[in-house]
Amino acid sequence: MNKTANISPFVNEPFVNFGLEENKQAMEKAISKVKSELGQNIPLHIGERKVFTEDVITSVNPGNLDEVIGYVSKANQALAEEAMHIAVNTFETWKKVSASERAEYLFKAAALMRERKHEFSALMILESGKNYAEADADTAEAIDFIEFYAREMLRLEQINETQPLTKVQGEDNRLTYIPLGVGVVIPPWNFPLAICVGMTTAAVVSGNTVLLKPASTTPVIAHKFVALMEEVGLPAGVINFIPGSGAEVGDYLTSHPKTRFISFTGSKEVGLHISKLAANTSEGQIWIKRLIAEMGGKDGIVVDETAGLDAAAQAIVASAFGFQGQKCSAGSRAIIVEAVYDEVVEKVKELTEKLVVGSPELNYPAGPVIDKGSYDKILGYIEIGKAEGTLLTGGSPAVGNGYYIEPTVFADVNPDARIMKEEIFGPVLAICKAADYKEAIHIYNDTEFGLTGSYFSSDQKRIEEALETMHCGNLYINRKCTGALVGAHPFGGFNMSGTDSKAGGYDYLLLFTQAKLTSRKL
Ligand SMILES: NC(=O)c1ccc[n+]([C@@H]2O[C@H](COP(=O)([O-])OP(=O)(O)OC[C@H]3O[C@@H](n4cnc5c(N)ncnc54)[C@H](O)[C@@H]3O)[C@@H](O)[C@H]2O)c1
Ligand SMILES: N[C@@H](CCC=O)C(=O)O
Repeated sequence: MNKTANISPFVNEPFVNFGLEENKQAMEKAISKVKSELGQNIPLHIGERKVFTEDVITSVNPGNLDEVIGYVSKANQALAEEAMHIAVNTFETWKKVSASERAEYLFKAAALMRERKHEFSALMILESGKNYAEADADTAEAIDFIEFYAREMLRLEQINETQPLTKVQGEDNRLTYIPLGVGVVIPPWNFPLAICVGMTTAAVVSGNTVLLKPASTTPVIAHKFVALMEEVGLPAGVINFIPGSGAEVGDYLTSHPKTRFISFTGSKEVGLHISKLAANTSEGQIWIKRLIAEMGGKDGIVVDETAGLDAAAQAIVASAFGFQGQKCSAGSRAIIVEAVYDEVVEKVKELTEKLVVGSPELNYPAGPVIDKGSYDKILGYIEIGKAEGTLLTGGSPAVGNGYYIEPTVFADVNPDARIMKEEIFGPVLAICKAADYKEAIHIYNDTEFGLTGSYFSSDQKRIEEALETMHCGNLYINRKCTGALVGAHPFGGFNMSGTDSKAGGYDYLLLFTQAKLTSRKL
């Protein structure tokens, strides 16, 4: 039977146009509603148990440090162990639930999230400092991931039934993708809904149970998603919500013998640390842990002299400063050929200076960075940049009761400079001059990362060359290097950017399964 017959084809959730007054007002209303509910105590979810702990994570609005978003209970190792026990037991029943039933929970969740999309976005505006469009894009991507992975599970189920194997007379041979077991899901804070939702739903719809350890700066929005899954009736114990310290709970779970897989998205440093822990075997462990690790980037845009220079400058600014440069895909480097260098640099400076810094709640284009640690680190890099390039604009903290920093552009930066090599993860752009397009591509490739890149040109031959030689997981031509769409631009990077898992792509669910061959003598 074709189980996908009644399901409409996947389409991306449209973005909301906040240029329309009614949409702007709808978001303002959602922000007011969410604000009236802030400051609650949020429990761990361990199976059916809601556990409130004395030790809590206090989530604070990075754009208004006087506003507490919520007090989130914090797991210790004993609670993490209890959650592991529940997840192991629940796996025994969840793995037997049919793929279509598992997908049905996701379809319900997507519908409910769509109904309440402004509420989800409003919470992100307050908890992570996104402006309206960035928060809306995050919610849209979360809905996309849920819809996409639900359909993908149904497709995988069909593949299970129809996998083409070489025919052998007298044998019935089948290859079936079955779930792995208990997974530890560790998302970052910068797409606090979309990435958390995507990683979790992919694991769960594939038949696994999970321990979700959200990022400590954005646990309230993660909990809103967990509560939604509970509301649609997902059985208790399938998603266990266990916020906690990376060093304590994170290390404990990634080293745990019952952990079958780890799905991590975050920095290179933490990713490599987890990779080491996951490679060790603990007493009683009977498998090699599977690790899916999506990590940082030092992404860049190359512009040659045949490019549309206005479009290139707009893309450079959008890629560098969208969500204050706090995207793994952020175009924190621009490499421009000499012939058009001055012109593009001037345009980039002008556009950057139009980005007014202010409260995300009031929808300013440039908001705060996530926390004090990031704020100090970024300002540190700005000081390094002052010695490594020409400060064109920005370069200082910005006014406001939060972690506000001016969008900052450095020109004439040497390819070997630290601000051309290291991920800053903030509103800092380094611009470098190249003699010609070949040298520009060479500079682009001279990095340990390999996540996103763009090439701006109108020369078809050079575009072909760039498509072949620019080494990254997501390469774009004549457009910005951020904003991958689920289904259209499967996302993941090369080298130190991670395991190239291609989230939102047609291979992704295979990472959460193992293939079992059965051969029956007829
Ligand atoms: N490649 C991608 O798809 C992608 C997407 C988004 C973000 N990122 C990267 O994520 C980084 C920003 O996110 P971040 O600051 O949350 O990253 P991070 O590495 O500091 O944290 C990521 C997650 O790991 C957890 N963690 C920290 N120490 C841990 C430990 N010892 N054991 C287990 N978990 C631990 C954190 O609590 C968080 O949930 C940037 O480097 C960015 O490029 C990559
Ligand atoms: N997928 C997002 C980036 C995710 C990481 O931060 C993009 O394409 O801009």
